[in-house]
Amino acid sequence: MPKFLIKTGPLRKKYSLWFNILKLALLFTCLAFPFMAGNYFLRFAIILFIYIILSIGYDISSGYCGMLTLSAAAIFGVGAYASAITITTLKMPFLVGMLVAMVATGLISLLISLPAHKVKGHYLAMISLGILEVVQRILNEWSSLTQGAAGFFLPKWSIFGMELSNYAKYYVIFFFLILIMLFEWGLIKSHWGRDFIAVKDDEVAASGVGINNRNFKIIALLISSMVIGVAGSLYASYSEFISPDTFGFYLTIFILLTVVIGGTGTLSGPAIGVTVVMIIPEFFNASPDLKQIVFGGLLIILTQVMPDGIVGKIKKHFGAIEDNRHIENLSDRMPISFEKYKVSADGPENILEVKNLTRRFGGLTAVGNLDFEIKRGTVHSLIGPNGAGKTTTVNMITGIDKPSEGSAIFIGEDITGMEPFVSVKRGIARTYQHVRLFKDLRVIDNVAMGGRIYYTYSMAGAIFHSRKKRQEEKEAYLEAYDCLRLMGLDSKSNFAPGSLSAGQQKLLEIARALCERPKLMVLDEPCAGLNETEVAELSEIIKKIRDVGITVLMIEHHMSIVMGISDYITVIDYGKKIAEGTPAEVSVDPLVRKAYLGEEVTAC
Ligand SMILES: Nc1ncnc2c1ncn2[C@@H]1O[C@H](COP(=O)(O)OP(=O)(O)OP(=O)(O)O)[C@@H](O)[C@H]1O
Repeated sequence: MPKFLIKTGPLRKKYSLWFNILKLALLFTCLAFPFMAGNYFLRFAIILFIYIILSIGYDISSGYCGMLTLSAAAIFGVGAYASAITITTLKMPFLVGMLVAMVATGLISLLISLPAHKVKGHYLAMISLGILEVVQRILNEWSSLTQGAAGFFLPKWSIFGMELSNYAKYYVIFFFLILIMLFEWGLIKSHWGRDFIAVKDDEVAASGVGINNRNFKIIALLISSMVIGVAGSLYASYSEFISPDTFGFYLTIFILLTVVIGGTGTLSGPAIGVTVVMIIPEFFNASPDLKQIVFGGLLIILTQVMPDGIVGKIKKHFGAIEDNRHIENLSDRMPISFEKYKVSADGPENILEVKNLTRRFGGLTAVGNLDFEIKRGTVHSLIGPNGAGKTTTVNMITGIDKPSEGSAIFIGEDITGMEPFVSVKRGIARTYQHVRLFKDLRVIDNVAMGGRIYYTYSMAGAIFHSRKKRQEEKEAYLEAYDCLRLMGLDSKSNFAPGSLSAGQQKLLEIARALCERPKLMVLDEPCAGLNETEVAELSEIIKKIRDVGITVLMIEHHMSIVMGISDYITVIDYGKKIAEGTPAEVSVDPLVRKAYLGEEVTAC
């Protein structure tokens, strides 16, 4: 079963209608809530809103961008204290306090992101845990600034000189919650959101479509921390008293649970997660021991039954309803041909020149002093036995690996050591020996990622849904849809890539590469895992790509396709070039026959 279901036209409208009614009902309930609830529940709702903001912030870096950190409570604390000190000690207004909180938490995020691009997974978690500990120490020990363990008292919360009633506090915090939700929605429903998910899913592929992973991790952590800073500032002003023990390990685990239970990397996950994690224990207030047991038990069951969280589970049934609007009712779209991706024939005869390329891994020379040229508009195959150094060679050309010596010149420019996210902008696209798709993005999103280098709208444009954003998003999705049509995959647009067959996944990678509008397309074993019919289809597609002027550099073991469609072949063995020429020339070369068939080379 596909992870995402196709919901087209009327069905989407029907679901959207119900979802909109639900959202409106929720909005009115929240607006009317203070008039229906007593003081206890009002306070409960206010804390719930603050924690939702906190959880949204945390989810941006951990859920969407995949950086598991355990310092959210510390960042929340820094936001709260920065705001409290600005308001109380410096006698500044609340909004200035919030601004200072955002700056302070932003700075902390930079501290975390310094190692974040080098370390991942549990190493990053450990580093962030260290930051949690350091912040705890500072809050406790720097008494002259934070009042230490005794806690910090704030004056009554006022905005523009007006002291806020409990009702007013509720509405102010609710206002900020809506603001943060709209901000998150705008960000996530843009290429920025998809970029974060791509970085989480596969950094190599993300770099291959033009994403600078390091910068995106820094940006994600910065945004995440600043949102948490807003929550911290609201918490301090609302509580009128803060102390270090609030911002400890327990709160970090609480936040982690809210996103896991709600659904990591989802828009409504944090809100649902916080609500569940806060409400369930309320039913057991009379019996604290039972409360802990039931709560713990429910957590175990929920994470087992719904590994993707509550929203993840719901999404499986409803699909990504609103994302279909650009590709609905496109069956009458004009027929498309590869001509759309035609590359100008202007420029030097050789699109790529590889000179003395060498890669050593310790004592092993995987590629040694390799020279070859690729003529513009040809299919050039790089073949050789297993372990000959083919992938290492294309990794050096596309920037995934850096050569020990030698250079690669692409259309007259030295691209040696150029990172993939830069070389893709020069016109080099590639596919991978083992497919690298973004598993948490739909098929069409994966292809649209190929065209991300052409987006020009800013982050502000994304958040405010500028006209430019809407226009570019629409064009990008139509473009992605066309690429899928060329691969015969348009009916799979709304599926999860993991639900496609091996052959379809290979084609999906090619569709993504085509969407980059490349001048050179590097295909690493495109036929691996394909049956004969699929190989024949793929060979037709590659010929069409070549016929519109896109140069193809192909690594392939499947000799029928190599001999059938290559214009030129370079053969390597043990990292050295042993032969080159047309398929006819190479197939009779004694060194090639020896490398492939073990035939002896007879001396002339
Ligand atoms: N990161 C690495 N560290 C150490 N050795 C490596 C590394 N990458 C590749 N090698 C070695 O370099 C040699 C060439 O590997 P490479 O993957 O380029 O070969 P290949 O021709 O693509 O093989 P195949 O057709 O099996 O994919 C192999 O001996 C491999 O073990």
